Amino acid sequence: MTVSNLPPVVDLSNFEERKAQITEDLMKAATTIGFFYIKGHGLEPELIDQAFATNAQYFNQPEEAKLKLPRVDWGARKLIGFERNTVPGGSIVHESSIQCFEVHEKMKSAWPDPAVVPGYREKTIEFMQSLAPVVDKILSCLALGLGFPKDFFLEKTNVKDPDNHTFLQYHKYPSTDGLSWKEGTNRITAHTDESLITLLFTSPNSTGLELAAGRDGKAVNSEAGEYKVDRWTPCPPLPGAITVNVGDPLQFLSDGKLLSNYHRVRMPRPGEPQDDRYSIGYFVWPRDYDVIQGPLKKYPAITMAEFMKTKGAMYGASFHPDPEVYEANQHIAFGPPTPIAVE
Ligand SMILES: O=C(O)CCC(=O)C(=O)O
Ligand SMILES: [Fe+2]
Repeated sequence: MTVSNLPPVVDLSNFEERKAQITEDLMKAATTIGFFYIKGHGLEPELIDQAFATNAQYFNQPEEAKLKLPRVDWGARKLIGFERNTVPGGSIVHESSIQCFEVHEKMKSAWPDPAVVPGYREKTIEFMQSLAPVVDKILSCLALGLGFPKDFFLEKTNVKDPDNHTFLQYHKYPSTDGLSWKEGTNRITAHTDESLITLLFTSPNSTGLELAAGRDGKAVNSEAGEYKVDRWTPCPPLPGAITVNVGDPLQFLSDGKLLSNYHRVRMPRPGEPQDDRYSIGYFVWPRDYDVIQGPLKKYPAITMAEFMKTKGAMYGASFHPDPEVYEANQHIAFGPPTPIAVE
């Protein structure tokens, strides 16, 4: 038997009839490595292609046009718009690191000029709306799997709620052709997500996304293979599938059962594609006022807004799965969340 270290694949097809099996599969993935691929999600491949085309169309505008809609404060999440070289929780690591454009469905202005990027708003909203039912399936199963009411997570993420904060982030990692960089450089440094879950799409053949399971210091053995805290496991795109990961609030709300693990995007190695890399992340976000504490009170009773302010302080410096990365990113503290006192 070939042991693969890829995250497990969970098939959502025939959802109603297979719900018990799907719940078991999702729970197994979310409680061991916190990453999984979703197939049988019902999204038309054309819709995903269209999202990538929209993404490329936007980023391929001249830099000046993109800078007209810079990242700005908007609501409590505080960020929408265009940013070059940095991502939230990430760091400037390389001139050719990453460009990002973030949108919220209910945003009234701040959309790219339709004369320059036709249909961007409509196509983006169509894409986001098509992801919501996939999220519903995943989050309702995880709630049931934990013994919570079906809507335990979903009531925090209802996209119709005016306080909903879920957003889409388009990424472009510009071509690295002809560039050189220090070994160990990342395009996104090791981080955990602040979303409940993230649905991620990466351009075919792209390399670089890697995860480090075992955030709490334990090696993990799953049916798919062994994941170790000190080892980065590649998480390449699986054609047709959505890559999903658990984020911090889901770990907190589940009292540590569902794991928000570290991941990073490293620079391509020699022989790997050096062309533009695109990815699209759908960040399913609790409302600002949601208290992200589980029934067993393993983590502090803080709201999502408080968590966003204190995330840095909650992380100790004990976790450094890759010493080189750790060295290169000293200003970001890694580590498992530890309780802090919040007034
Ligand atoms: O682009 C990717 O493959 C991963 C992006 C990511 O981890 C993030 O935006 O949080
Ligand atoms: Fe991430």
